Amino acid sequence: MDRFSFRVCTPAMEIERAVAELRFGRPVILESGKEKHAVLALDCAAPETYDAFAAASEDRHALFVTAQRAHCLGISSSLGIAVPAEGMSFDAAARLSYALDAKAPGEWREADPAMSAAAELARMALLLPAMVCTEIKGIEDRFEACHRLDCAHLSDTRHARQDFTEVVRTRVPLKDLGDAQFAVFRGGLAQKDQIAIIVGDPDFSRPVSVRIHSSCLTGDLCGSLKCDCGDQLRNGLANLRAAGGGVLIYLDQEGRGTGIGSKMRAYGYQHQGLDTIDADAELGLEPDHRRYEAAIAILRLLGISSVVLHTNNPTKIAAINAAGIKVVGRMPTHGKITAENLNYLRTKASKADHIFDPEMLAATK
Ligand SMILES: Nc1nc2c(ncn2[C@@H]2O[C@H](COP(=O)(O)OP(=O)(O)OP(=O)(O)O)[C@@H](O)[C@H]2O)c(=O)[nH]1
Ligand SMILES: [Zn+2]
Repeated sequence: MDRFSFRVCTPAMEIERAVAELRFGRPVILESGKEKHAVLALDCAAPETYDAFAAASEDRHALFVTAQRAHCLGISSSLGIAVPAEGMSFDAAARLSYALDAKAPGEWREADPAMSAAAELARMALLLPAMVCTEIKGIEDRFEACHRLDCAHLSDTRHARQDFTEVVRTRVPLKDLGDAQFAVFRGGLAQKDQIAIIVGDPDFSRPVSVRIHSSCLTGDLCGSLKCDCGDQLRNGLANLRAAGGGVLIYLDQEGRGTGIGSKMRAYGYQHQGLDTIDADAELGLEPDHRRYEAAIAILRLLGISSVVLHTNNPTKIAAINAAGIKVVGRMPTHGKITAENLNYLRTKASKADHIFDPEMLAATK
């Protein structure tokens, strides 16, 4: 093989390039066999780009919204719906995609798989999954400069998602906890860095106390009272120390994997009375977009094969067990209940099956 050939571009690279294009507000061409669709993420598109896209499609473009958003509009669908967007302004498209007071469209059809693939790409880009789409047969030259992505790559991400390497491990002294080791792992689809904080000196050949924590900028960093994440992070580390040592994996998956922009939009709807899950649905999002391949890869790279998981979330337990890492026990991890986070906790218990101890359940009735 030519040592200096950089001709190979993996599916993960192709996906990440497409993700970057969407975030720059540019269309991407999704190819599936002979079918080719240009797709544009409304969340990042400037009104002028939307208008240019509509003109390039000769006003035959459609607006895709997910099944969750369609449900909020009173429409039941399995893959989401495509709404003919002839004559639809940018503002009208945005209203139909995200606004609380939007009315159901007069005309719509069940979406093609290519459109839900486009929404999947938007979610990877941490954008709201409302997409402007058009078939480009006969008008391909108008989208010549756009990045092309084979849809098959999107269903071929399993290997890339769990491909991580440890890049560095170093000592960090923590307030009230003493020294911890911060190990940085790089990889996954987006080649992002994920962190494992090793507290104390746990024996990895025995069941290890592990907390898998999802990033929450508002709670972890700023002490937001709207959730219990900050408390869970600090109590979680203290609990690991009390358990004789353990590992906290800090996953970069803000807003249950939806990103800080979507999370703040959802907060806006929560201020109008919606709970966390209904607010996300109005934005076209599922209740939880998190994935645990990174955590599983990190546990394996650390040589951990059985854990006591510090969590109240049954989905995390199921994900770790399904990957062949034994969950031999569970340790609850709570924060302080406040007037501001009470509804958030109630929703976790009633809609996401989070396990709370009886005392806490009584407090959240
Ligand atoms: N979409 C969305 N995400 C939120 C909201 N509030 C907090 N989050 C995110 O939720 C994640 C924490 O998830 P939780 O469901 O609170 O708890 P968990 O991690 O599943 O469960 P535990 O292991 O028991 O803590 C973090 O990524 C937060 O950024 C919200 O209102 N909307
Ligand atoms: Zn939080």
